[in-house]
Amino acid sequence: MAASSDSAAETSVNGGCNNLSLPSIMSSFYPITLKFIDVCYRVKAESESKKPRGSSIKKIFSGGPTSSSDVENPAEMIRERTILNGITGTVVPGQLLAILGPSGSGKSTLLNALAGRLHHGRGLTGTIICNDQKFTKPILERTGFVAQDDVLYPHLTVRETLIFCSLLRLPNSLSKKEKISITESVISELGLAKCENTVVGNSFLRGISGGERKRVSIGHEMLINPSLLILDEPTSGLDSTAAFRLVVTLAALAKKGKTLVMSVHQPSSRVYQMFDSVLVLSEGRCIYFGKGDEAMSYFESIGFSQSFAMNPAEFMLDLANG
Ligand SMILES: Nc1ncnc2c1ncn2[C@@H]1O[C@H](COP(=O)(O)OP(=O)(O)OP(=O)(O)O)[C@@H](O)[C@H]1O
Repeated sequence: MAASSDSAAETSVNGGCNNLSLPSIMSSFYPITLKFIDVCYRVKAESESKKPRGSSIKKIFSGGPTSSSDVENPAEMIRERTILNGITGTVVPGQLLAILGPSGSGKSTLLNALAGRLHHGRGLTGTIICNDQKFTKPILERTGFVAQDDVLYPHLTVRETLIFCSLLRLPNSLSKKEKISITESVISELGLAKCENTVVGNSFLRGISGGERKRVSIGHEMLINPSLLILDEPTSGLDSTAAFRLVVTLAALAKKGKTLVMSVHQPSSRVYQMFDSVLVLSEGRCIYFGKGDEAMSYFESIGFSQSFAMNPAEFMLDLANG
């Protein structure tokens, strides 16, 4: 699918900076619909009861076999572990999909699969398509992935960090001035203007807040003007107000025509109501996929009703935990 231009989207991507005339990479509009059908991910795991022989210290602690005769069939030593089991869903431009689930339920694995970071033939099965086709180079170039653990240089300011990234990541066809103007629009769009000259910092060097740090990580990806933005737990480690503000920013990005998928561990109820759709994972299986505001009535219809009014996310996490 060829990139098409859309004047409404062009205006919005400017983030209100109408005085900036941005180069085409920031103004082109390339909507992406992501569909995933029956996605499974299996990894090979060594059987605890059939570990191979050897004199390793592990064997002493695990009480494993002591001689070669203990393992009769080496093939039996390998068993499969299913991390994701038959996950199906879709997310369209303008929507924010939240993947909810307890720790270890498979959220990060699913996000990696959806971002094209896991490959068929290496444990991944099922179909993942963007605009009805498999991941193509233009789609991958339009896909941003914000990992849970960000690596930022502590001594650079926010502005320096993003300019440095834009100089490295944006195509050589853009001039330095154009790259800086893109960086400035991203700083403005993500509400980083007030801290743009503050150093990022780390545990030894006082710098920007946790919420601002997450925004800088998102800014790294926003520089490429992604149509599909996938974020692994962007609110982790933030207080409820900072988490809410960040999700408001993400929802605003979605409303501008981007397709957003994020994982979240335990959202507050006001964060939850920002999600257009939710997918709840429990031990690698999907127990709900649909509109966020219809989840409670669905669970009620199958006999799981709450005894008192509570945060829907909390209720579903209790169910997902069994
Ligand atoms: N390549 C792998 N090999 C073995 N086990 C794996 C692999 N990838 C993931 N797992 C396991 O799959 C399960 C799901 O992991 P995943 O990181 O997707 O969970 P999560 O829901 O994102 O957890 P958290 O909220 O704690 O980050 C975990 O038990 C993890 O140890």
